[in-house]
Amino acid sequence: MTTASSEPVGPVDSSRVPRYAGPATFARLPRLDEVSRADVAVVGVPFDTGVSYRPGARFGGNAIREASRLLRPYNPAQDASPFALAQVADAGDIAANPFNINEAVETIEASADALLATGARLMTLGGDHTIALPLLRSMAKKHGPVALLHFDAHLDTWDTYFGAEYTHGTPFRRAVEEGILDTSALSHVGTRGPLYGKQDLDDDAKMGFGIVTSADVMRRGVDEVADQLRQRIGDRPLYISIDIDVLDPAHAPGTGTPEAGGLTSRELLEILRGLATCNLVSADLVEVAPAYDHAEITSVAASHTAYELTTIMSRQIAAARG
Ligand SMILES: N=C(N)NCCCC(=O)O
Ligand SMILES: [Zn+2]
Ligand SMILES: [Zn+2]
Repeated sequence: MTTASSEPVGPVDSSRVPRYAGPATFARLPRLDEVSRADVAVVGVPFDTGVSYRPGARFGGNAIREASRLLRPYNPAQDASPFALAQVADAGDIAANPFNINEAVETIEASADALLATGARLMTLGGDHTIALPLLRSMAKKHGPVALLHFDAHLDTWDTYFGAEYTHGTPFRRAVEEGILDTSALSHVGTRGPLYGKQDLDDDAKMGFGIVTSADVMRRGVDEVADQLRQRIGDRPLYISIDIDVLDPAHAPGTGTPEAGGLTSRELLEILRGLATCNLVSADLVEVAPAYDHAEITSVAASHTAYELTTIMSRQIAAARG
């Protein structure tokens, strides 16, 4: 147990207990119930009832935890030891109803509310992209409408699928309709692939989104892209939602709706590092579907992505503490 004034409890020491031993928490960090509170709560949402194609993202969170055993305590890219700067803990999984999407969405929102009420920022491991809507609802209750940076091959601003409003292709249209996003700072990054029609892009632009396509990242480079995004976001409270299919299927085969021509994991990690000064209030990482993965390619990329995001949050928590 620790108290608010004591040093953060870090990962299990891999020089004493082999990193492949014992149950997997994210980065071998303590469970939330082993510490008094967390500054950053890593929480799983094993829910994939909202998918339009291959299922299996319900197993994503645990696959990322398993792949995160090899993360080490010091992050040289950000010159920070994220788990020493702040208490990061694994809050386990939100138990969302797999047979009732509306109820699952309510459960996810209420569980996020409860974690945010403790003062924690969230690093959520999905689950399919449906879960971003209840998470954003919860963010807006705490922070007001938030800026959104959405890394994804897809727009996820479609209207309905088979008449269903809550799906993994529709969370951000619902969020704009509900007024929970700051429409002056909405960006998709990594967009590519076939759409249903040109209207998809017109609708998306009307909602206020800017688009940095996957090809833009290749042509402009990661530094220029990160600069542009930082300028758009300013000091607004920022939520980052990362669909692992933003990566090329070569870098993330384990996902439900893969699209050719995506970012490399190096590009994604570098763009995130370029956003380290933004006011990142919480983040999610979704659509890891381990049944289609090979040699943990996807879950390793996802674990490193979550590591950069938790590093950004820990640095800001430490800086705010002074
Ligand atoms: N959010 C993800 N991964 N995919 C959305 C794809 C929606 C569609 O099948 O049109
Ligand atoms: Zn996607
Ligand atoms: Zn998505």
